[in-house]
Amino acid sequence: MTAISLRQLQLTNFRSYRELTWNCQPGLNIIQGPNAAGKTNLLEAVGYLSFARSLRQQQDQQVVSWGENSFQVKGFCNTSQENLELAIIYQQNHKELTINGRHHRLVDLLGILPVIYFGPDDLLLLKGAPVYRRQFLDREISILDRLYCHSLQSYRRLLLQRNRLLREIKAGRGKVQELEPWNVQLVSTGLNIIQRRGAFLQALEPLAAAIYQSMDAREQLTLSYRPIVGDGEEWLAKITAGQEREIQAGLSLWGPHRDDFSFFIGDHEARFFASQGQQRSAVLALKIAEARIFMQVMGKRPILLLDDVFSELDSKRQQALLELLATAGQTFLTTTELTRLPASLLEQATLWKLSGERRLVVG
Ligand SMILES: Nc1ncnc2c1ncn2[C@@H]1O[C@H](COP(=O)(O)OP(=O)(O)OP(=O)(O)O)[C@@H](O)[C@H]1O
Repeated sequence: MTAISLRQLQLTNFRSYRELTWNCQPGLNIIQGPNAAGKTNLLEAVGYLSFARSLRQQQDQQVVSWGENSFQVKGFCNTSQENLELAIIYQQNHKELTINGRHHRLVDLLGILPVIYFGPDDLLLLKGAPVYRRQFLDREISILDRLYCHSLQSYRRLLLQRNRLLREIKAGRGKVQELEPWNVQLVSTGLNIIQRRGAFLQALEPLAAAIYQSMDAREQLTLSYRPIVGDGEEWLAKITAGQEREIQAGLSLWGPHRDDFSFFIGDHEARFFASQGQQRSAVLALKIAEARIFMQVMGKRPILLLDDVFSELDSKRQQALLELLATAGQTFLTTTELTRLPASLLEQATLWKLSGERRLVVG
């Protein structure tokens, strides 16, 4: 299995960092600093080198240091075979990727530096609006499968164009018959997305269930995918029967852009019935399972970003995470206090202190 690690991170006008050059270590990097020192900002910067976007679901413009109008994140990475220089440059509402100094499309970044982020908002994956779960599926499957990412881009384009046409028809500037070719294309591209999401969740479920069981042996975790349309026939039937509703709404009402999946613990949907602890365990199990899938499918150890998560976990959940860390690749872990971490972690880590001046020094 290959491991890729980030050896140097360079930031310019990224959040609280006007300029930073940080030579991080291949194994476990623990970053300790007080609240608001810039710990999460640092993990977010590593996330940009993986997804070319914010881990915190924020706009690029919000990431630019206040008073500036551009940012740059550069990472020097190595695997056993090669050295890579990845750079994301954002200026004038435009984002560019360079790999070893050459321009690439942003999608070319996917899968190069796979990252899994564990953060304080992870519970939103279970409790939040469906959009969080769709974003999770889309991001993770895109990393594993470039074709999925292309289907997703085509689907979004089709959706925009079809919605525009629906509004034109409503305004009397378009004809109902013009919908026909869009319907056919939307359904065929959308079915591909539904099928891929189903397969991903099916692969994830047994892994997540086994990890959950190690934390809460009493009950079984299952994931239930509920595509809003089962197959092409059903989808086309809904479009035909609901044509007037779609025209009035000016929106496409059926398709994977409205999908969702749920977590079940035993027979009950976790969002409504599980305890806070069970919900945390379920999300943690899902994320650890995701790391395992990356390793199985890509043969690559993902980089783990752990944003102040240990202090929230009881010993069984800490244990599950420690087991992952033992087999994972490079890890970046933030904490306000080292005393909040299991002692076994500290022994193998490089400790970094983040001071109020946003300088990182070996601690
Ligand atoms: N676009 C920006 N430009 C400049 N500074 C920013 C920007 N966005 C956020 N900040 C600053 O970054 C600071 C540190 O944020 P960060 O979330 O990294 O802290 P943290 O060390 O993770 O804190 P905590 O331990 O409380 O989670 C914030 O207090 C905010 O002042």
